[in-house]
Order: sequence, then C-alpha cells, then structure tokens
Amino acid sequence: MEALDYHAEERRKAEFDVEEMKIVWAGSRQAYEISDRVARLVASDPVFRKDNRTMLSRKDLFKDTLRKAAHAWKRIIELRLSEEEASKLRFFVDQPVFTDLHWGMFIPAIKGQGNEEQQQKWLPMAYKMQIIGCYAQTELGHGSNVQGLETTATFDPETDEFVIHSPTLTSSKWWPGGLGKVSTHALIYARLITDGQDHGVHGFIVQLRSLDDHLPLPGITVGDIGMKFGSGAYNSMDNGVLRFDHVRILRDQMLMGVSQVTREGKFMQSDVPRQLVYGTMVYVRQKIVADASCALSRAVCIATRYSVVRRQFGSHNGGPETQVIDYKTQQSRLFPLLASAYAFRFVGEWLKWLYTDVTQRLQASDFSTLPEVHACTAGLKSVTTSATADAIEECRKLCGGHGYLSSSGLPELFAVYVPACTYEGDNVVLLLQVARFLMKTVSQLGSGKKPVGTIAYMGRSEHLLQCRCEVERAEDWLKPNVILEAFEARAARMSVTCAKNLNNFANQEEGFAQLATDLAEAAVAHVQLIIVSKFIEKLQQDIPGKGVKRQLEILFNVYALSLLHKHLGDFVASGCITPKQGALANEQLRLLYSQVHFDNPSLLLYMVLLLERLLQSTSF
Ligand SMILES: CC/C=C\C/C=C\C/C=C\C/C=C\C/C=C\C/C=C\CCC(=O)SCCNC(=O)CCNC(=O)[C@H](O)C(C)(C)COP(=O)(O)OP(=O)(O)OC[C@H]1O[C@@H](n2cnc3c(N)ncnc32)[C@H](O)[C@@H]1OP(=O)(O)O
Ligand SMILES: Cc1cc2nc3c(=O)[nH]c(=O)nc-3n(C[C@H](O)[C@H](O)[C@H](O)COP(=O)(O)OP(=O)(O)OC[C@H]3O[C@@H](n4cnc5c(N)ncnc54)[C@H](O)[C@@H]3O)c2cc1C
Repeated sequence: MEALDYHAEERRKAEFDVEEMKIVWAGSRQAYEISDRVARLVASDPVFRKDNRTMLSRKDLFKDTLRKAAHAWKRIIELRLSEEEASKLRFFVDQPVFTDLHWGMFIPAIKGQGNEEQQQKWLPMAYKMQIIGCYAQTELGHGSNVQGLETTATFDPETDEFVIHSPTLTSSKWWPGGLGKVSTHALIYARLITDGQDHGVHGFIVQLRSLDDHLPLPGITVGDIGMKFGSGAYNSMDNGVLRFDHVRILRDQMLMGVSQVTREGKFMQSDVPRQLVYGTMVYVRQKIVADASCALSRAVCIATRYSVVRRQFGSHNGGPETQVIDYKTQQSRLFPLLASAYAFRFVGEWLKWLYTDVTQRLQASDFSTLPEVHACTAGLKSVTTSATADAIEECRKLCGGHGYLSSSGLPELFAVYVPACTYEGDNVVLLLQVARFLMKTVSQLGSGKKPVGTIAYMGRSEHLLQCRCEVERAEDWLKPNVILEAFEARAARMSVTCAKNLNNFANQEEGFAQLATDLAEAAVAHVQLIIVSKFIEKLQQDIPGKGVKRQLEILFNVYALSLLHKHLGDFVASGCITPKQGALANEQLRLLYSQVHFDNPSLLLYMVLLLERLLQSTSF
C-alpha cells in the first residue's frame, strides 16, 4: 500500500464528522471559511513557497522575507482583505518578519498607551506603512527586569524636548525584532527624568532612520545582532541593537495615555494603574497563547501522519508490519499532544474573550480584573509555550530519524517556536508573577473579599483542603466533575501550602526567593486547572456534527488524565488522590487511547504543504 492509501484508510475509520470538527477548531463556520480560503491563496502563490528556506544564506533568507512581506501587503490591498483575513494570510506565510512587530506591538502600544492626539498623529502613517515601527524594550543588561532598564529620557524644559541617551553599554537596546535593518521608528522604553527626578520606565516614539535614504539619524547607532538558533527559522527577523547619543525628540513623543509631562516639566500620573505601561505585553501574551495550538497542531499533524504510514516489526507470514501508531508507547506520547492542541485552542479562545472584556472595562475605568488578566495571560503564555516547545521536540522523536531531516518540517518549526518560551517574558519569571497573585489571593481569604473568576475555587478552599476523591473504578475518572475537583484540590492545596511556608520567613521577599521552585509549581497547577476547566466549559456548549462532541470528550479525558499521570507526585503528595486512584487514572488513560480517532482535520493545508515539501525534496 502507498503512503496516501494508508492515510485514506485511517481517514475512513474516523467516527466523527470531519467538516464539523474543522469548524470547532476554527471557532466558527465563518472563521473556518476564511482560514480555508486564505490557506489556498497562500499555497497556490509561488512567491510564498517555503520549501527552500532552510538552504538559503542569511542574506538571501532576509531578502526572501522582505519580498514575501511586500507581496503579502500588495495582496492584502489588491484583494481588500479584512483585518482577520490579513492576519490569516500572514499566519500561513509562516515566516517571522518585521511586520509582526509593527502590527503586533508598535501599533497596539500607540493605541493602548497614546492619548487621542498621539493616536491621530501616528496611527494613520503606521497603518499605511509610511513609517515602520518596532518595540524596543529589552536591553543588553535587562530583559525580564523591566524596572531595571537604563536608557534615559530626560526632559529639557528650555527646548520642550526629551533627550534620549544610552548611558552604559548594558543600556543598549538588544533584541527588538524589525530594528536591525528595517524600522524607521521605534517605541522605546526609557527612564523618565524630570527636574532630576526618576519616574520609572515609560514609552517614547523615536525616529531612527531617515524616511528619504533610510540611513540612521544623528546620534543613533543601530544594527543587526546576528545569527540565531537553527537554519532558516527566526533568522528571517532582523533582531537589532540600538544606542542613543543624546537624541532629542519632541515632548509629545512620550506616550501620554498613562502619565504626562507638562510644558513646564511637571510629571503627572493619570488616574489609571501604572501597570498599563505594560499593556502591550499583556496583549501579545494573549496572542501567543492563541498561536500555541497552531504550532502544536502542525507538529502533531506531521507526527500522526508519519505514525500511520510508518511500519516496523510484527510481520506475520510475510504480511504487513505493524503501523507504529498502534504501539501503546507511541499513542501515550502522541495522543496527549493531540489533546493538548485542542485544550490550548479552547483556552486561547477564552483568553481572547477575557482580553476583550478587560479592554472594555478599562475604557469604563474599571481596573478590577487587571491583576487576574495579567496572571492569566502570563501563566497561560508560560504553560502553553513550554508544553508546545517540548511537544514539537517529542514529535520529532516520534518520527524517528526522518524527524531530524529539515524536510520533515519539524526542526525548523522547533527552532522558530522555541524562543516563545523566552520572548514576551521568560516562562519561569512569568510563573512567579502568577505565584505572587496566588499568594495575595490566599492571604486575603479570611478578609471577606470573595475570589471571583479563575480564582473562584479558592473561595471553596475549606472544602478543597479536606475533600477526598471518590474514584473507585477506572471509569469514574471519565466524569468531568471528578477531574475538576481533583485539579481544584491540587491547585488550592499547593498554593495554601506555599502560603503557610512563606509565613515561616520573617522577610516575605526572602521567603519568596527561597520557595520559588514550589511557588512556580503551584502556579503551573493553577494554570493547568484553568485549561482543564475551560475545556469542560467548551464541552458544555452545543457542539453539532456526528461524533464530534464524543471525540472531544475523549480528548478532554486524555488531556486531563495524562496531566494527572505526569504530575501524579503533586496529586498524591497533596493528598488529593491515593496512589491506587492514580493507578486507576492510568488504566483509564490506556483504554482511552484506543478510542482516539486521529483524522486531525485542523491543518489540512499544512499536510498538503508538507507533502509538497517532501516531493520537492531530493532526500525523499
Ligand atoms: C503572525 C503574526 C502576523 C502579523 C502580526 C500581527 C499581529 C501579531 C500579534 C501578535 C504577535 C504574536 C506573536 C508575537 C510573535 C513574536 C513576538 C516577538 C517578539 C516578542 C517581543 C518581546 O519580547 S517584547 C519584551 C517583552 N519583555 C518582557 O516580557 C519582560 C518581562 N518582564 C515583565 O513583564 C515585568 O517586569 C514583570 C512581570 C517581571 C514584573 O516584574 P516586577 O514585579 O518587578 O515589576 P513591577 O514592580 O514593575 O510590577 C509590580 C506590580 O505590577 C504587576 N504587573 C506586572 N506586569 C503587569 C502587567 N503586564 N499587567 C498588569 N500588572 C502587571 C505585578 O504583578 C505587580 O503587582 P503587585 O500587585 O504584586 O504589586
Ligand atoms: C527571538 C526573540 C525575539 C525578541 N524580540 C524582542 C522585541 O521585539 N523587543 C524586545 O524588547 N525584546 C525582545 N526580546 C527580548 C525578550 O523579551 C527577553 O529576552 C525576555 O524578556 C527574557 O529576558 P532576558 O533575556 O533578560 O532573560 P533573563 O531574565 O536574563 O533570564 C535568564 C535566566 O534567568 C532566570 N531568571 C531571571 N529572573 C529571574 C527571577 N526573578 N527569578 C527566577 N529566575 C529568574 C530566567 O528564568 C532564565 O532562566 C526577544 C527575545 C528573543 C529571544
């Protein structure tokens, strides 16, 4: 049998309505149709070909990226694509490019932190790409510790200007994407100084290069920071270095939505939390969570197709060998990743809703949900990107030696994806932010302030700290309420234990530093609970299509029970379940594997692209 026949054979076995599953994945029929149409558009356009990019030199790769970006922009205008369609087109072009930062951070930062006048001045030029901007926050010396940034913006009342300066080598901006070669402007973060007083980090728009000849303006030193991990991959991006030598900008180039400096040089804080200066990071973290399921489903798709075609051992009387997908070990490594793709998809949808909700609240001066939104975006960004990066590597191994070939698509996918664990906040640093939020929640438990939203379960901590799991047989683990309570109890107990242990330290900060590992694990437990609970909420919705809901229920159980198996130590040590119940969960998991149908419809386009890539490659 040929490879395609094996695929067809497996597809025939699918016991669910594939078309309806595609819609569940996309979020709506309209979203699916847009995705499908744009995918075909990109796949059929030779400018967007991607089979050769790992073989290009950095210079040629960069030129190829610029060509694609310009062509994408041309197509967006010619076809009058909507914002959603344009964003899909960039997604399927699938090559990191300076426009990601222009559209993804520069513009959102002006929208989120600029006042009305500033938005009117800068956004039309940015929308037409008459200016191209990047987001220059990180410095050589400080990335995670934003309050430690050293670049200064000193107000000069005589000229009504800010003087932007890099006082030390470590204050050089280092990493911003789009900075190295392309950007004409940067949104830079610098310490605001008025009348000798330091007011902390604020955002400023600075022009870097001439709009006539693209040369750096006086006082600006700028360049590309060089090759990054892997061939192709993130090397299509011009991550850059930037230094300022007393560069003068007008006062109104400080983003004044959160704080202002008056003509007299008086610093004024608006009636909004100063953390709104970090708002663009919250926005992008939410986007990164939505993107995790896309990267993960690509990897799972490749590994699944391979596992169906690949046969090793087990031939009887000259018959076919065993498909590797039929090995329980292959299933136990692959199916939880397939289930995770769906789990991340649904939690990503929910996070998008949460972000829209907080944006509307902020407009109405309601800041009450900001800490929760920060904790959710930070925690979910951390957990989903770490899991996805690990999963891509696991998928490579699931494809045996062939997974190591560039033409499998997996090495490049890994190389391009893995910095997501670092950019937009190192994943451990972000987990510790979640832990701070959890410790604050626990400390307020007796105060009469009722926890709501994703921490509502903490309000039932009295019950959760002493409840006993009632599982007696393997199939008891199929009940969503049993799973949910086990995850709630584990998260509550881990947080409460950390809070108790913190009280043993006279100095809370010292305690936080000493207990950081436990705190990060408590944060993971909390975030996994959010993902599990959002999957359950999704299953409570009306999901049409023969067998679709059933298949999603199986995937939910696989996701939750594989997590339970992986973190069995936490569940047992915190007394939420007994070792015997843990063994029953594992038994149920094994039974579930034979019910998974792996007609993964989510990325048909990628399958086609992969096949094309395989056919064009000399090595296959
Ligand atoms: C395919 C795309 C196509 C086209 C493009 C179109 C669209 C694309 C859209 C999106 C892009 C999608 C993907 C992006 C792809 C690539 C991304 C590429 C590059 C990434 C760019 C970057 O990396 S930018 C730099 C990011 N840097 C960081 O993330 C730094 C991490 N550090 C921090 O965030 C903070 O310093 C901190 C969180 C560690 C805070 O530390 P600390 O506590 O010391 O700080 P403070 O004293 O300042 O804070 C005290 C209190 O404030 C709370 N807090 C902190 N942060 C926030 C926040 N963001 N919101 C709300 N509240 C916050 C903190 O919890 C403290 O609260 P207390 O109550 O305890 O006081
Ligand atoms: C591909 C890529 C693109 C990027 N694009 C941009 C961009 O466009 N604009 C921009 O401004 N920046 C950008 N960055 C920078 C990025 O945001 C930072 O690298 C990131 O925030 C991590 O900061 P850091 O490099 O200072 O790491 P560090 O903080 O130095 O981390 C090093 C190690 O220290 C640990 N650590 C640090 N602090 C703590 C703590 N308090 N407790 C426990 N452990 C800790 C971390 O967990 C990590 O293991 C990009 C980075 C990459 C890799």
